[in-house]
Amino acid sequence: MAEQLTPEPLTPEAFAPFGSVIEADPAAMRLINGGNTERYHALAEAEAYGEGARTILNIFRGSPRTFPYAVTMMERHPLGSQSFSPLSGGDWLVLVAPDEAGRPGRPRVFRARGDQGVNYRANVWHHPLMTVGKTTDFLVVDRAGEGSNLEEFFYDMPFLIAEP
Ligand SMILES: NC(=O)N[C@@H](O)C(=O)O
Ligand code: NI
Repeated sequence: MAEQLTPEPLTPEAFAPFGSVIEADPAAMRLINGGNTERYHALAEAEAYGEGARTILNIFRGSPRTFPYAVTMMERHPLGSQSFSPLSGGDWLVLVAPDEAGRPGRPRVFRARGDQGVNYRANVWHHPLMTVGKTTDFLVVDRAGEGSNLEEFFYDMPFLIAEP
């Protein structure tokens, strides 16, 4: 019987071991443009390592996952961070796992709101994009350059997310 995973709310504190939450945090706000604009400053930092490394901006158009969903694998990017910020609203799921001697441990599932993004620090185990309910566009900031920036791990036994 696959072990069940239960989504928990995404908060900066809970997500801290894995990276940053990208949201309009009042503590990060400063007024700019003569008071016309609220700047939520330095919510996360992009990392790009290795030969020819550069930070790029992409759009990922994620189709909704179906549930119950079996989590069979996790991945990580050793040479750079990767951020996801929804462009068209809607809740979505963020799956991460601690590193345990070079393999991912038990995944944690966070339910993110449509006004929340995340930045996975380099080499943090996560599941590929998990969109919920409708096809959603995400702004993705990650690393391009030489070398392999994708490591995948497949669990012996899947974990199950009954519903998002
Ligand atoms: N492969 C790719 O660019 N996407 C994954 O890294 C992901 O985290 O969705
Ligand atoms: Ni990724």
